[in-house]
Amino acid sequence: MCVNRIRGLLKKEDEHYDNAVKDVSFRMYDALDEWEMDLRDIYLSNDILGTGRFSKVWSGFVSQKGKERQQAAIKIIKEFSTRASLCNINREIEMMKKLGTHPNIITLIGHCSHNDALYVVMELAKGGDLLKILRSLRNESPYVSPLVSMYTASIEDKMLQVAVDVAQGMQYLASIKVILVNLTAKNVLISDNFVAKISDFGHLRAQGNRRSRSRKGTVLVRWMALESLLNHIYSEQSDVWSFGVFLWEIATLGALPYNGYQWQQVLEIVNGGFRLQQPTHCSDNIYQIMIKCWEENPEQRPVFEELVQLLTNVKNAEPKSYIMKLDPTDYDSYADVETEYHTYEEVEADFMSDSD
Ligand SMILES: Nc1ncnc2c1ncn2[C@@H]1O[C@H](COP(=O)(O)OP(=O)(O)OP(=O)(O)O)[C@@H](O)[C@H]1O
Ligand SMILES: [Mg+2]
Repeated sequence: MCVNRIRGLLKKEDEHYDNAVKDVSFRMYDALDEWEMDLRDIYLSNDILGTGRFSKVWSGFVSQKGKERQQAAIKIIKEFSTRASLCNINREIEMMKKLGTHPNIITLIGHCSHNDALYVVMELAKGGDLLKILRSLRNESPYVSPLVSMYTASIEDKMLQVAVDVAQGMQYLASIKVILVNLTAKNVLISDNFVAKISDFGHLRAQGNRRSRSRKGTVLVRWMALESLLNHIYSEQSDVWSFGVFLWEIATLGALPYNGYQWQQVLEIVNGGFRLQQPTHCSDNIYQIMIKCWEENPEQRPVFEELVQLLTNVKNAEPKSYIMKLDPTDYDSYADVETEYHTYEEVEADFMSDSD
């Protein structure tokens, strides 16, 4: 993506985004790189898959000359008003190009800009995000994913497999020396055969990079490792901390970590040694894995390779262990769900994570 082209997008507002959505029949520029797509090859359905801070995501398909027609998720960027949000999207596209393919990572198909909209075309994960699925399993939720209904009989096993899938995706990212930074249940998507795939690469960074500038930003304080919050240190080991919080989200059917605490208090209590408590229906051995992920000393945390092994062993062992267990008579035992779906928090100065 050429910087000059996106620079023009910086001041634009939502109305352009809406127009661009209606206009899908216009040919744009000649291809700049192998990823750049022709807008006429992108087809949107009426289905909105999800809404993010900067985007809406539609289901659809791409039909390119000489290639097979392919189902896709099309992310259209709506928020052009801040430089930070645009940097984030630009970074996401550039990072996705470098990621290669892995069964547990959402793959980039291509991208395209037209008028004032930016389109990111990705592999489609029909089941949507895991947080929505987890919360749908609570009985008071009006939404139950059809995909989950198909698997309800063994949903406990499926969720353990989801944990293994995500650990494998993270092991792959660690092997190519990238750090995800924002691993949460909302950024894990589920395919139609219930394979978990990591998405949302806007915060990705290369191993070893430290933040050099301070400015205000939004980060996932509740998922971030202590050393990232205190000293801006990011590594595979800080992603391992987030992975522990991700396991806790599965175990609580999508509760907000440290619910009831402001982000400043979260930092204070975690720094003081407090850790998320063992969820009611989660087996001891799985909670022990979470606790290891939250060791204060990053060196004492497991690496993703070990986590894949540990979780696979737990999954195959008898008697069965549970990361979560549906108990229709006891939904009260799941922690309260914060109604706010988004979990990013405005954080002053030093905790900004999306610039190197
Ligand atoms: N490839 C995909 N397949 C299916 N659904 C998707 C896909 N990508 C995104 N979504 C849906 O759209 C939502 C928003 O996408 P995404 O997280 O990438 O946007 P965002 O602008 O980065 O948002 P945020 O910063 O709030 O996470 C996801 O939570 C998910 O529900
Ligand atoms: Mg997201």
